[in-house]
Amino acid sequence: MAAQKKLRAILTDEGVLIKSQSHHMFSKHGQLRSGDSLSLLSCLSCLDDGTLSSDGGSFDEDDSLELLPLNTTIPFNRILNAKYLNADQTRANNGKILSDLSQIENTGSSSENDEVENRSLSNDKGQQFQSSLNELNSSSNKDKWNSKTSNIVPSTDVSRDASPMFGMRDNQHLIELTFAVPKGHDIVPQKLTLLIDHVSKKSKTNSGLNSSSSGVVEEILEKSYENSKRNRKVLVIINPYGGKGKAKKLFLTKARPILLESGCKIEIAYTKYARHAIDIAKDLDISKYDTIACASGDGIPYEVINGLYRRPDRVEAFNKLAVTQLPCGSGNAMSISCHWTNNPSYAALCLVKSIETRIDLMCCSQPSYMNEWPRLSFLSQTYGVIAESDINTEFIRWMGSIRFNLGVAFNIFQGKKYPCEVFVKYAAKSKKELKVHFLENKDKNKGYLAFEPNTDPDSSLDSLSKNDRNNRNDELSPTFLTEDNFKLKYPMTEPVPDDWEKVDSELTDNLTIFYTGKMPYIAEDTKFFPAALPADGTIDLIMTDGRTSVAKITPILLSLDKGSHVLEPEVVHSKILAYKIIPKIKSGLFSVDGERFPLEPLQVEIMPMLCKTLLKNGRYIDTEFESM
Ligand SMILES: Nc1ncnc2c1ncn2[C@@H]1O[C@H](COP(=O)(O)OP(=O)(O)OP(=O)(O)O)[C@@H](O)[C@H]1O
Repeated sequence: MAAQKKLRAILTDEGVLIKSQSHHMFSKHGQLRSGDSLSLLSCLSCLDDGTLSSDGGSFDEDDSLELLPLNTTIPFNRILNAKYLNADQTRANNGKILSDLSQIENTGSSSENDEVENRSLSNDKGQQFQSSLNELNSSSNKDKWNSKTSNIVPSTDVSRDASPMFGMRDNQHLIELTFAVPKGHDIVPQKLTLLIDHVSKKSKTNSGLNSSSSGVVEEILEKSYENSKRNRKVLVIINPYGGKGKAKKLFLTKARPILLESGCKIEIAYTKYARHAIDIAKDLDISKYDTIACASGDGIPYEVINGLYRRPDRVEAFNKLAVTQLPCGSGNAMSISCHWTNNPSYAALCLVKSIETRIDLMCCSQPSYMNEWPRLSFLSQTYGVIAESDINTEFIRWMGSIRFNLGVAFNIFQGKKYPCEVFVKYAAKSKKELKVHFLENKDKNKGYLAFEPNTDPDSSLDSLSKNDRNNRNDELSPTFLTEDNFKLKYPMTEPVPDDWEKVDSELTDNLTIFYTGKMPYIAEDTKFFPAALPADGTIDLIMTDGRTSVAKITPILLSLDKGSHVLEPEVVHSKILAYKIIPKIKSGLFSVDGERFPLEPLQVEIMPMLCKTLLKNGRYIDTEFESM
């Protein structure tokens, strides 16, 4: 690796703070010299997290390499890995550190459909790093940087200091830090060698008592993975046909480098036929993984969840595995809602940093399959204009997500109606009640699963109070689910219960859109369920009336990206626990999580906190519903 870039650094509450660097880091022209290294680091300051902008529009990934003065911090949330270098390894003062390091070593074999990934990226990463540096050196920003840093006092030559033999002090540690930096629209891993001045703190055990002192590497990793699980064992399921045939390349080039550098152990399975992911999930060895990452659209997570559901040991499977998405398909609602991004590299960073959270699922029954297996749905069910548009625009698949909106608009302006009967068990019927429910539940994510070994009692969380978190962990033990959680409260074989309300037939005879969902985004620019919450025990219901004039429906359609359509008086918006819909049309379909379902009565109920997934900050993307 060309990176003889040994910077002096210290740990702060926010990250690793670069204090100074050796004078001549690179001898060759065009390579890093004093000061230039910081122009690379400076890009961290503008490292946006790939989160969708609040209006649900384009990503805000500013990759400009604006220069910063010294004292640049590499934030913990960008740090992927840290390890001791050279003689410092011998200074690691407990066996745990060494065992952590040895876990990062890769072992395993590969086969056509089951590839164990090599996590050593040293050579090509080194080249990547160098090319990044060369880019930086040629940027116009260089002069700006040099003028700002002309007063740097060169530090001692740290390569000489790197070993105790050469006078490295006891409180100094030579480490290699790997962190994510922006490159184009993506993020990529980069490495730096740092000489860290650090006095080891006393580490805290799970019981909260101080025990042996922890090393600097362990401290960095603890803070970098606070509340998240390190070294995940991930089964990546790739739909090679997903994302207009680009899913495999997207995963391999954008997501995999981040996962590997973060110490994840990866196996890859490719889907070979439609619905193959159901079989993969049904038959996989759950002891080998903690995460199933679907490098696909929303179709594969749907299949994985349903494959797990059909296992005889489904309780153990849902207790153990988190199901997540790396957005490589044409519809990536799960990643947009959970990782707050539609970009596979940012989603990979989110995967390794996010908080395991239990989310509600919905269980769907229809006569043609209810005696076999009901179907679990994580995203939505729809009937009417949107179902027809979502499915019947498959033929223009090459257009990506835009096909969805075109289809909706086309059908709505045709004035199509989809008569039906609807029965609902309400949780919050009126918009006022819904708002109250939302405000009461938005910060109470009951499914939040913090990792005790990585929690620091002194740290604060932006989403939940420490008390909430601790109580939650007591409730949500690793054996949280039992077979009872899978039992239906309202089997379709029984009559509609008395406490369900029949929706006014004035509306349902003229219905245009019937849409129920659990995640805020249903497509990249469609914030259809802005009040959806991960584990509030309710489903969001939205309905529209076909008698609404074009003049009124147009602004509703145009506000789908902002989510403010739910405020329009013509749009019904409720929180519900269960429903039954009986279509009255002769031909058509339901769409469940984007999959075609038969035109038959459909009964759905909430299945609270059935599925573990990974949520950025333990919550869905902010929809700004609160301030609407
Ligand atoms: N090898 C395969 N051959 C045919 N179909 C497949 C294969 N692998 C997966 N599928 C099917 O492709 C469908 C879509 O998968 P996915 O959601 O990953 O892709 P997508 O690009 O988002 O597509 P969509 O446009 O349907 O959202 C799923 O129903 C899945 O069963």
